[in-house]
Amino acid sequence: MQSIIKIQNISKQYKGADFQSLNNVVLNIPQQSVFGLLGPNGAGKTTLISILCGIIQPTLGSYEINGISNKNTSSIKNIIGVVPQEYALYPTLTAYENLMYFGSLYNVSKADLKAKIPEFLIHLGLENFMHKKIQTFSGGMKRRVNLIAGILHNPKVLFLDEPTVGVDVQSRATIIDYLKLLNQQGTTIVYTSHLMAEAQDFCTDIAIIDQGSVFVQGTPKELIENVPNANSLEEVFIELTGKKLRDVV
Ligand SMILES: Nc1ncnc2c1ncn2[C@@H]1O[C@H](COP(=O)(O)OP(=O)(O)OP(=O)(O)O)[C@@H](O)[C@H]1O
Repeated sequence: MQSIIKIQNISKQYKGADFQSLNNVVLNIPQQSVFGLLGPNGAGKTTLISILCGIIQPTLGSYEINGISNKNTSSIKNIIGVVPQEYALYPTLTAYENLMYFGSLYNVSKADLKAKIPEFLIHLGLENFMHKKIQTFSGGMKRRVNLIAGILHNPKVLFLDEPTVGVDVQSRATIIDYLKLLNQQGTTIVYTSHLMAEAQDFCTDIAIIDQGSVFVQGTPKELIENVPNANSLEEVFIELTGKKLRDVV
């Protein structure tokens, strides 16, 4: 399968830090994959996604997305969608008003947005809440609106940083089912999660990273087969990253 994202020797050391958050990362992300970027707290997942989205710059290395070099950030931004870990929504605006605003940032026409927003809300079970203020929404409802905000411009590649964290089982299933549908329709999905069972079921490809380095990459099946006595991705993960806690202050 052709790679849609090619990451070449990316390293990142934040200003003032005495260590590298990413250390010579090389990864190829296949076209139309659901790619899981997994690792313990502080592994470097958000840092890598932030670099690929053009939010921060790598210290060393380069990447391309759909053949576009990272030197051309504005062209890359047109073909990617980003769903950040933190909600990026305005609490006093309604779901519809928020989505009209975010869609306009991506230069989607008003007419398009008026037609598309109700469809997205139906897919994500929010059609009855279109004109309600975000501040009245539950965590799961906010996560679903946050997801729609990242896909209004029909991106070729969608980056999601822990899209199902802190939501109930029903919201999680709705989000994952919708992401699977987007993937079937051609969108490449790159996502981070700490939920190994979810990643095992959802991802076609996985990279496990720790302390800024990629440990392994492969399909969930390959990763499980390559670790003796492992029966699940969770067991592979523990075998490769250990049981040590990653608390830092
Ligand atoms: N702005 C920053 N300045 C300095 N160090 C940072 C900054 N952001 C992240 N780091 C450090 O870089 C390392 C990687 O952090 P990152 O947030 O990318 O990890 P992560 O895998 O996304 O973790 P989590 O699962 O907790 O979200 C950590 O040691 C973190 O403390």
